[in-house]
Amino acid sequence: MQYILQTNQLTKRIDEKELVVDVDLHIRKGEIYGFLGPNGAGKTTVMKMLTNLWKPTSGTIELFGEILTPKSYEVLKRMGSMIEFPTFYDHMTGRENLRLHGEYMGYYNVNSVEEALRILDLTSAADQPVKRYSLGMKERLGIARAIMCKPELLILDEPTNGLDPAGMKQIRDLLKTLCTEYGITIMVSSHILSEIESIADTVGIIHHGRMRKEISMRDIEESNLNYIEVTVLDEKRAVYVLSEKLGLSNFKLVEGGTIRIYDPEASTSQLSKALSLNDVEVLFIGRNTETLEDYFLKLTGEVDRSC
Ligand SMILES: Nc1ncnc2c1ncn2[C@@H]1O[C@H](COP(=O)(O)OP(=O)(O)OP(=O)(O)O)[C@@H](O)[C@H]1O
Repeated sequence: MQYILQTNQLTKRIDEKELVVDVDLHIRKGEIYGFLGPNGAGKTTVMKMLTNLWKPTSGTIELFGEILTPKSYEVLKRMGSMIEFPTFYDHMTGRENLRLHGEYMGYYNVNSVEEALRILDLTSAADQPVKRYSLGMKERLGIARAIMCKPELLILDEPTNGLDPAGMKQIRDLLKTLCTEYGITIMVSSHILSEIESIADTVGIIHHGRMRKEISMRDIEESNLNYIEVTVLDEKRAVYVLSEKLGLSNFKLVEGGTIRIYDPEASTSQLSKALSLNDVEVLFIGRNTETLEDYFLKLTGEVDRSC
């Protein structure tokens, strides 16, 4: 089994409205999968279907090698989730909330509650009523609740939403620990690029309900996103030299006489020499790499760097 979770043309319509259309996503065991998209893109809708809270209009979900149906109780036990902001009994303590949840779900034992509290760094606050918890503590309590069943896969919908930078970092560090030390595969959604960029192994970018791109961070770092940027006085002539004299096609005009060349074989010395020999004055030439931000922008036309 290559993927522990994958979807095939997953679609959700409510009345006439298309919330999510033909989404194919693929999550490998042991990775952190960042599910990235602007507000309203369809992240929560997909996650609700993955966790059986919503029934897809069409398409399939394969979880641990089995097609998910409303009766897939056994495979669903192997997954923990936190969809949207977690709610609790505010007058009860953190520990009591976890205990109650465990009892209700049928997997309560003292150790699982204490371990979840410890991992999420909530032991010292465990006897306080949840109404005294900060937003970040509530998010962490929500994750503690989701890992009590010792899941192999954890699905988290915007767990850093509304947190300050320190709270966000705490959650990011925690997700890395859950993945590397506890071997939990994690799917985490966010509309904030930097949240995903720093922890994910793979990103899926969704926009207007459609998956725009699924790509590993390694591929983003290593492959076709490296380019040579050249700024010239005579852009038209430069394009002529690149295409007609050098036979290049994989380049694009950016703005103000700047051209990006994506050919892995091209070198800055070869390009500047060829341009100069053909009377194109080069003002700047250098190598650069597109970041996930460039990528995200290109695919969605918007970017949120709010932290
Ligand atoms: N119950 C519903 N009925 C009709 N439309 C809905 C319903 N729930 C969500 N939507 C719409 O579906 C689209 C996708 O919403 P969704 O909550 O999945 O996006 P999201 O990417 O999670 O965004 P956000 O980060 O803002 O929660 C939005 O246009 C939203 O208004």
